[in-house]
Amino acid sequence: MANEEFKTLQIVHSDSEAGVFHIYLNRPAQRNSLTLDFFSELPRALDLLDGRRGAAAIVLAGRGPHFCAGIDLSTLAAITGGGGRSDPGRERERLRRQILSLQAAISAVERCRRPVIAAVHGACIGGGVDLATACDLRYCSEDAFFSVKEVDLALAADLGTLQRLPAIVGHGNAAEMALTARKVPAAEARAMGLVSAVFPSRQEMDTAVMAIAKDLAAKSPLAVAGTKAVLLRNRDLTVDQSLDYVATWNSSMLISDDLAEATTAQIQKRKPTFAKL
Ligand SMILES: CC/C=C\C=C\CC(=O)SCCNC(=O)CCNC(=O)[C@H](O)C(C)(C)COP(=O)(O)OP(=O)(O)OC[C@H]1O[C@@H](n2cnc3c(N)ncnc32)[C@H](O)[C@@H]1OP(=O)(O)O
Repeated sequence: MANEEFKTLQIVHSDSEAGVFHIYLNRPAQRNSLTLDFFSELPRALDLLDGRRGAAAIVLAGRGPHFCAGIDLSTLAAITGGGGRSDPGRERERLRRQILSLQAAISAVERCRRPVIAAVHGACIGGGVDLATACDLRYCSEDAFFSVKEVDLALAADLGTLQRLPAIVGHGNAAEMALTARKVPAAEARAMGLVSAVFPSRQEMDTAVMAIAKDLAAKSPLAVAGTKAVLLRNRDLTVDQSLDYVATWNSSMLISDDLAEATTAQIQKRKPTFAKL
């Protein structure tokens, strides 16, 4: 894996047989706070794995004591500090494009065909919550906490949390988290559905998440990609529109070897094997 090209990330091929990859946020001394390098590297890393035949599941985790401390504060100052344009109209247009580009980097997690699992330990703050909520599945260790911190920095969160969090935890919980910026501990995050499980230690989380990733990776890659795509599209559609969408999706994807293999394996009481995607 060409890790030399990344300053803020590390990609690890954690199980070559199963096709599980980890993407680690890799600025532990700065608590994995997010710089402009991160925002250009994340979409590249995801594109790399999306296009890699046999990559079947991705775990997003953090090196060091925390998952992510949110945006790097000097990056935030640079972004908002003015781009040297004297015309306020041009300056605001620059800032708008910059915010859209940061949003696109986080949304790359959703655009990736492969399922992306967030494994959160320690702090998950601000931009870290943007990132975790864009993932398909979220797990954490007992030491984790989540804070939608932006309001305390005089910002409305603008990289996806306010759009995605309500669908995950409900409007009331999302509003409470975003307006108070309080630290939500792991057990409470589990109770509101922000994470699917809490593990006693980081090591136990890593082991369990790896098992979940391998399990996903053993399923039909077409079915997994289809389920991810339909769930995401569904968020913005009515029930009727989404049923129409999944009918169209399946009318093209059902004509696959995977369906025959899955049903035959079921009948023969054996594990199915699917061609890589
Ligand atoms: C256009 C806008 C787009 C996006 C906007 C996003 C908004 C946000 O993300 S809001 C959230 C911003 N983040 C924060 O407010 C978190 C600040 N950090 C902390 O609260 C703590 O550092 C911690 C994450 C809880 C970790 O605590 P601890 O383990 O005790 O480490 P520290 O000693 O505090 O920090 C070590 C080292 O890391 C530096 N650092 C930590 N967070 C950031 C950060 N967000 N940006 C830049 N640097 C950070 C900290 O300064 C220390 O550096 P030293 O050089 O070692 O002193």
